[in-house]
Amino acid sequence: MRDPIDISLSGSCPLSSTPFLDPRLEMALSNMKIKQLFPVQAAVWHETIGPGSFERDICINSPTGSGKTLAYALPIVQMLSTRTIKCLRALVVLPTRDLAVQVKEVFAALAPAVGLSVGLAVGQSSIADEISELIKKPSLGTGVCYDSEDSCQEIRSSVDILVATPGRLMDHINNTKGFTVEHLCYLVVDETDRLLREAYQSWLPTVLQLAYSSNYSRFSFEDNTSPSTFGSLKTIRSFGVERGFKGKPYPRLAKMVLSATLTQDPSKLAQLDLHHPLFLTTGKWRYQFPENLKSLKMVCNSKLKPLYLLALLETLQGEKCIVFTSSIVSTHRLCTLLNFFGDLQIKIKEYSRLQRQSVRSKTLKAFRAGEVQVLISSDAMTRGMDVEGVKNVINYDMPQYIKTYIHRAGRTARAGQSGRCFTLLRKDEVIRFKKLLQKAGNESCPEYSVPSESVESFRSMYSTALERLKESIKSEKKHKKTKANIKHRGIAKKNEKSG
Ligand SMILES: Nc1ncnc2c1ncn2[C@@H]1O[C@H](COP(=O)(O)OP(=O)(O)OP(=O)(O)O)[C@@H](O)[C@H]1O
Repeated sequence: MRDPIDISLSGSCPLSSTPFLDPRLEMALSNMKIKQLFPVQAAVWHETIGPGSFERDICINSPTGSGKTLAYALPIVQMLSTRTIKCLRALVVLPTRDLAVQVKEVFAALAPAVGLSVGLAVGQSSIADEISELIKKPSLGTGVCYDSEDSCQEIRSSVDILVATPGRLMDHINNTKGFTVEHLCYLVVDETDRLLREAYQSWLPTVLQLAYSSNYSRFSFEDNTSPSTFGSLKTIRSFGVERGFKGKPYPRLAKMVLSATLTQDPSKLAQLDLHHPLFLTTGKWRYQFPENLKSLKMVCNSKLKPLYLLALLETLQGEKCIVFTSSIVSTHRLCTLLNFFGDLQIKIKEYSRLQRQSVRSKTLKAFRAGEVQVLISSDAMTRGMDVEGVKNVINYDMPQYIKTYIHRAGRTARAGQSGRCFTLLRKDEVIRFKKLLQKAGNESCPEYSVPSESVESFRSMYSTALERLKESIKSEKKHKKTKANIKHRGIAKKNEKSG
């Protein structure tokens, strides 16, 4: 970790010059319109498939939108492409459902090209549907019945790679018959710093313990399955040739951990039990902005903030835009308020944890399709979400931490594209904001101003919109209270009956 590799020195690598790249995967990448590997992808390829041959676990700190997903998906799919027996060998864990769905799509675009399959465990479908997608019961001859209690009959994984959120992963580990992580060869913890902050039923120690506790033997990595020798399928791990492990069997579960703001705190990273971690990072700053991101500030009167926002949205002329607020309550209120202005020519929707997942997914789909131009969001959106064509990010409320700024701003200026991040500030926030950006080496944040006539033009509707917002909040509170009362009465009745 003390001797990091600078990713920016790697440069991009055309697919045709990528060493050892399986031609089937080259074709799949071309179908994804990918012509070259981005620097982080080339650097990870070099350390996994190339001369580095994945002898050390890999920690990646690389800016938002730099292509970290493909950086791990491509080598994992290539490394698993020689496997002949299906079982769960790669696990990718992400903090949110939407993010997991997005990552699964990347794997799904590559894996079938080499005969591998990918599963998703996020609670998107019912647990029964998810189980039938992940687990294959033995195919039996005519007249033979499957006995669910007979452990001799092999229940196998239907997937080679699983993308999961911690909660659903733990549900399967604890309750799904036949689901096992004991054959895992690769573990990816994406958005590591976020996942390490939240323990989620101790998913990490559980996965590590289960993966380490399988029967190890001294066989090579290449031929790592042998059902005939071991009856039920056992994974045989590589024995280590690494520093400190020469000649000794070493149960190596190869790990990749990554984030745009990866923690370097040894006590936090220790939870991952990394093996001689190799640190890949970009440039000299711990926090790095995407190359083509422009940061701008707008100083405004806090009472008129919604009007400044409307004027700014007007100047952006319907370009896709994400507006971040400080909480789910402000997200809801701001979105409701803006929609009371009417006649805006743009569609504005809310996207926050306050909503049900199905509503969120629908909104996201409409935003991706361009049917919604502006998303008002809480920080649920900040991490990892990749929506094509987002040209602008607006911090309606100033973020408190540089990490938050990085993840919010990083929804634009992705994959080398340009983008702008506007931050609306009160006068008393200007100095604090300057200091915040300096933490990522940013010394210049020019002021952006909107035409004052534009701000004024919304003023006449402002008081009516505020009145309507008040009414709306009141009726929502009333509705919530009624719902709670009904629920309470229902429970009381039930207790009465059972009593
Ligand atoms: N080699 C490539 N060529 C062209 N586009 C690419 C390439 N690699 C990735 N992309 C595109 O770049 C975008 C960003 O990729 P990705 O989501 O993996 O970034 P990230 O580094 O994980 O960002 P974040 O830190 O925000 O999660 C995606 O739209 C992806 O399709």
